[in-house]
Order: sequence, then structure tokens, then C-alpha cells
Amino acid sequence: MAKTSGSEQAVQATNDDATISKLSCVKKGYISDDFVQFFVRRPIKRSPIINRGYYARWAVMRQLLFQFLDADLPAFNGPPLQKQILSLGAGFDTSFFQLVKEGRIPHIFVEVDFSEVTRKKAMLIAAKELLLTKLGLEPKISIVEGEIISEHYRLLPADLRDLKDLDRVFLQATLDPKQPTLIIAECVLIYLEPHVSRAVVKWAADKFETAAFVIYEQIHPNDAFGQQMLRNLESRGCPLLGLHDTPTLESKEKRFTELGWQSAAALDMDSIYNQQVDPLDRRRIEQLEIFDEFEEWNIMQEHYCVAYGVKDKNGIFPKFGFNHREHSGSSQRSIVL
Ligand SMILES: C[S@@+](CC[C@H](N)C(=O)[O-])C[C@H]1O[C@@H](n2cnc3c(N)ncnc32)[C@H](O)[C@@H]1O
Repeated sequence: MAKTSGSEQAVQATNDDATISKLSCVKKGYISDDFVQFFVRRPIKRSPIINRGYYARWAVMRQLLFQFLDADLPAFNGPPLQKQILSLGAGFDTSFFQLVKEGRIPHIFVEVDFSEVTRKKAMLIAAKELLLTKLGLEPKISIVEGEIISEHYRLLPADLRDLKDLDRVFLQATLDPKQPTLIIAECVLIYLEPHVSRAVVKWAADKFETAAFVIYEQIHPNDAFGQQMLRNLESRGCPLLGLHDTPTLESKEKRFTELGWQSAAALDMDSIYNQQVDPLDRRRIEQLEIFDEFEEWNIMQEHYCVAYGVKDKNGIFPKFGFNHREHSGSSQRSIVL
């Protein structure tokens, strides 16, 4: 087994941070997630601004996930289409368990991360009856390998820097190139060297006929906040290796359209919070904690974004993407080839 480097450990630790923050949001009532508690050893209460940021991230990622799952599939001659989800650098994400609870299980839900992370995740799942029961009948669990294979769920180790690993995952998870697929990389590609993240984006475009690839990550490295953000992560040993390669919304979109995706769109989290998140729910969460860091909040949100690329020649999910109801000005962006 190859030894884990310091920077790999530091990148893996970002998963613990994200999971702790999600639990902090759950405890304060921002989001509901019955399962994230099982993945946190020592809960930490986060500040209101961090809670609000994670809420916004959760809300938009969930909105896109539901859009994909809720899209009606056209009937073709032949076997019915079945939706697949592939989550790259999934960490301790609990979406699969939530989806099972909510009765919205996709045909296949695959999660990939470093083996150190998938081993821990497999161990935590195997130890919790409530999680185990969500896997259905007779799941195959190997804690040593960091693998779970069940009827609808696959947890598999892979290093995203090695496309052969991804090819193996593709086969092992029995992903089907012809089925509509949602690929998610939430705060992941930015930790990879540009040539590597580009290879992953192209790999996915080459593999799947009909797909959407959604990413959440940082933007704008060059202003004072961006410089500080870079320094913070660098000092933790997990530099944002990809940030200078895709520093703007346009460049995030172009990465998709240059690498095999038919169309792309990107919005910063400030616009997303104001234009995409359900206004009623936004009002609800704004009552939860005293909040007066408005200037910092806006600056922080302008430094994160969601971008996606879509390949959909057959028009299987024409409505996928940011909703267009409320946007004002020019901040709604998209490229169509
Ligand atoms: C910030 S965490 C995000 C976890 C999860 N996507 C979420 O949003 O909660 C980044 C994740 O990417 C994973 N990751 C980073 N580089 C990776 C690589 N080369 N191969 C596999 N996983 C990687 C890390 O191990 C970690 O779990």
C-alpha cells in the first residue's frame, strides 16, 4: 500500500472540516440531515457566517441533485433509462442515505475518494444499524479495501489523479455510459493540479453520453480575500492547486466546453444565495442566528461558485441547471456550444 503524503492527509482532513460544518448547520436548524452525526467524532459549533455559507452550498447542490432526479425520462424503444450519480471526492457526504430516507433512490449512486477516506466511511457505515439498513439487502462491505457494493450504492477507493483508477471504478460500480448521469465534485477539483482536474473533466465527458457535471469550488484568487484564502489553505498543507487555472466564472465554464461538454454555466455563491435559493427558506434560516457580518459575508460568497457542464444531445433533461426565475442584471451566465 502506498504511503499517504502530508499533503494528501491535509486534503483528506478538509473532509472532516466539511462534515463538522454540516453537523453544525444541522444542530442549528439550517439543514436537515439525520445521518451526518454518525460521521463526526467531536462536534464543533461554527460561527453564523460559516453556518450560512454551508447552508447556501447545501441548498444549491441539493436543488441541482433534485432537478436531475426529478427530470422525467422520455420513453425510448428498449430498456427504460435509469439515473446514475457519481460523486468524486465524496468524503463523508450523506446524500445517499438522505435520498433513501426520502424515497428518491437513484438506480446507482457511486462515491469515490482516497482509500483512507473510503475505509473510514465503510467502517462508520458498518458500525451503524441505521446506515446499514439504508443499503438494502446483503450489502458487500470490505473495511480493509474501503469498499461497499450494495443494490443501489457503491463506495469505492480511487485517486482522482489516476484515470486508470477511475476506469476501474467505472467498471466495478457497473456504471453504464448510456444512462443519464450526474457527476458531482463538491470542493474537490480545486485541490488537483490543473492538468489533472482537466483530465477528470474530459474523462467524464468521454465516458458518459448524457450527463451533467456539477462542481462547487473557489474563485478569484487575485484580490485581498482570494490571496488570504490561498495562504490559509497553503499553510494547512492543502494548497488550492487549481485556482489560478480557473480563477473566474468564465474560466470554470470554459473548462467544461473545451473538454467535451456541450454547454456550461457558472454563478458565484453570492448570486446563488440571492437568486437561486428558495426565498422562503432563506428567510427562515436568516432568523436562526444573530448575523451582522454582511460585508464579510458578501465578499466570502463572491469567492465560491457552482459551475456545471451538460451533455444532453437527446434533450433528456432540458430543464437541468440554475433556475431562471429571478435573476437580475448580468450575473446569470452560460455558454452553449
Ligand atoms: C473538501 S472535501 C469535500 C468532501 C465532500 N465532497 C463534501 O463536499 O462534503 C474534499 C474531498 O476530496 C477528496 N479528494 C481530494 N483529492 C482527491 C484525490 N486525488 N482522489 C480522491 N479524492 C480526493 C478528499 O479526500 C476529500 O474527501
